[in-house]
Amino acid sequence: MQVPVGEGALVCTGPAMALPSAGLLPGLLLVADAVALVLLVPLVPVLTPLGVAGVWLEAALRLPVLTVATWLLAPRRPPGAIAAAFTVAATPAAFGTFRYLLGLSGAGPGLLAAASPAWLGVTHVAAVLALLAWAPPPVPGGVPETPSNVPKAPGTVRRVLALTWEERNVLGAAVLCLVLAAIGETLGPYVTGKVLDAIRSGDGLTAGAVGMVAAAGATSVLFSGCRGCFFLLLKARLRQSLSLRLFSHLVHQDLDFFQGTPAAELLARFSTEVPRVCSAAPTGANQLLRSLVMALVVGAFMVGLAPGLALLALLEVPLGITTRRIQSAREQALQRSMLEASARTASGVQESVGAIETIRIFSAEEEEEKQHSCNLAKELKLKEQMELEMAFFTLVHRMLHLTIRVLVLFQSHQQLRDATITAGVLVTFLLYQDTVGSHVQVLLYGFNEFLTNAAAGQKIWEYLDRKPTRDVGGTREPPKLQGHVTFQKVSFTYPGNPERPVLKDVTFEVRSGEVTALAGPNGSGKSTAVALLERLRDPESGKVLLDGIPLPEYEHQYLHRKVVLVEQDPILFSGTIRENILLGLEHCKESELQEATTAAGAMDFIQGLEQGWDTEVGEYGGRLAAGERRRVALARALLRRPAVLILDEVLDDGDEAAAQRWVRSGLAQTVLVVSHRSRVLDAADCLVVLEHGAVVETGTSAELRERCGAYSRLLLGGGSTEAPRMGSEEGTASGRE
Ligand SMILES: Nc1ncnc2c1ncn2[C@@H]1O[C@H](COP(=O)(O)OP(=O)(O)OP(=O)(O)O)[C@@H](O)[C@H]1O
Repeated sequence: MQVPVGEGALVCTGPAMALPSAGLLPGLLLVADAVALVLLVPLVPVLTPLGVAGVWLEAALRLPVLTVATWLLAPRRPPGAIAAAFTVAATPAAFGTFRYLLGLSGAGPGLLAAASPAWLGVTHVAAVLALLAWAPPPVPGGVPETPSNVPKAPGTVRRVLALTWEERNVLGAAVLCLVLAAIGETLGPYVTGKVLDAIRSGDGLTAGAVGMVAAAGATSVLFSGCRGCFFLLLKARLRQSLSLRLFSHLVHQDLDFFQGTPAAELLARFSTEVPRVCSAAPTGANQLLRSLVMALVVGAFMVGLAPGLALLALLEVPLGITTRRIQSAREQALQRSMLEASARTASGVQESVGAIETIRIFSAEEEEEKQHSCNLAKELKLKEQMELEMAFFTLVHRMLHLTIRVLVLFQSHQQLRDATITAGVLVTFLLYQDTVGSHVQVLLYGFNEFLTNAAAGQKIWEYLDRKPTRDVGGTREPPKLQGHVTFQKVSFTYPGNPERPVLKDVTFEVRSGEVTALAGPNGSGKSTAVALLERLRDPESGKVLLDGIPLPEYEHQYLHRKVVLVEQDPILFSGTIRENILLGLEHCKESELQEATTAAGAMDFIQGLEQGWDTEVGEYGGRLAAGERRRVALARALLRRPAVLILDEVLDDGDEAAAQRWVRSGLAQTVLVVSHRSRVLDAADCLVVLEHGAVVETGTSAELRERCGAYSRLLLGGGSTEAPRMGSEEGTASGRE
């Protein structure tokens, strides 16, 4: 069940079911821990002399008891139960170790089993706080949830890494260059120092020494450049591969997917999200690897110089990771909201531009402006929130750094007084602390950026996980087809409106060598029947047969070559008229092209154009009139000599004899005409009349007129409870003839 939260956001109530068990967990762990500690009391004399090892041994002994306790919550055990048990067990041991390494005395227990019961409470509160900080907090305003019919995409990071791994050759080359450049960079100061030492010892500036400095510099410069090149190449290749994969996957989706997903939203996935996802791993690897190596090496030096101080200074790392993790979770959620909001804005703009004529006609400019400004305001609000949170977390990080620095200075002051370190060691240590600090910052920022970029791909993976429901595995490709179509008890309901069946037990035939017309009032299901015959959709029950064979058994491309649909407002591709008619049949004979074009009635207007066959039709054929576009589309269809030609509101008055001519001349074997024009309907060999998604009459025009039933009512434009038919006057006139 889903309940709406805010605008457009849906939150599943499912996870709420986990809340009682999540709430029980802390109490259960507390009781289990108390029991474990009572059991451990006899071991206190054995564990105490072991010091830190004893503390960890105690933790190891408590852990199984805590873990077993979490099983009591099965089958509704919360996902983080084991992590919680581990955190509770390890907290006092980690604290004890830290205290020991810093040489602090007095505060806190050694063994928890030997301490006062209050320490048990402190331990559990600390563990709960740590777990709460680690859990990703919710985003105010809500991230739009993925609709329930779209599969969720788990493991965005794993999938980004898997995608990157496919380009492992380029990645390997980039990483190799990165390592070589880092070696060159590290060796530079080292060999410079050696040269200085050589000069000071009186050996002078030898060619070998200069050569070493130059070689280190050249290695660094050369491989830094190559590293950049390879990472850029990696990004470009990933982008190409992911775009192609996404596109190939999308074009095979069901029509309902496209009807439910605005084009601009899909465009945003390609233009914004694909580049972000593809830059995640290359940029991450480029930044992170170098900083990781440097942080580890310098960190090791710090530990070698002053272990106690190093431990205190390096405390910044886990604390930084924790705050960064919280920041990252919020940033990712906000980022997703931001991407959704941008896609919505883009979709709104596209819709407005596409429907500009309608907007003008209804003078709806102001409403559109308001809607756009509302979308922009939502985006701006999210952006402001992102910036505010960024500023807040930057402040937290700086405060953390400052606090640790003050603690280190305080502690070093003690150690200086105790003479455990010298002033020189302290200076070196502080310099190292700055270096390691900057690399840790790069690591944290870089990792955060990597996660955010990887998370931007969530929708992409969701689309890639989406499987089309249509079966396109047919293999039949008979050399010849009669073009005999049978609808056998076909029922169909649109998934978007499951309450309302559009076709109900529809049975009729379209015989080979004939022109059959599908008639009926608006909304009676004619175009839906055509969509089933064209296999744009599949029936819910019943079968559509072509020459006695169910459509899914035909090979997908073969079927679409043999069953060709021309719609009332066909879409042409950018290019010339010739290219549009040929479309994939570039090697056909000129005579065939001329014949199809003449038969479609397109020859006259093409010859009248200044550029003739080479006239550019513009985007979607927008430079041609609607009637001209139809004729070009008709010529394109006839050139293919289809077994079944479907004409959905294509024939004008005066064209009614054309379909018969095409059948007789063999340009099409069977023609199915959908029309509201009485002259076109009357010219058909056979008529099938639909009403409310059911076949109510079949026969010739003369038979149906004589029957004075649904067909006659249709021609008169009355008698139907459905929407009135357009052009009824014309039908009436014709009926009177
Ligand atoms: N994608 C869709 N999702 C949900 N319902 C749809 C969809 N397309 C069409 N319908 C509904 O199916 C019914 C039949 O539509 P269809 O387009 O097949 O009728 P038609 O007879 O071709 O109408 P017209 O003569 O106006 O073209 C209509 O009530 C329509 O609202």
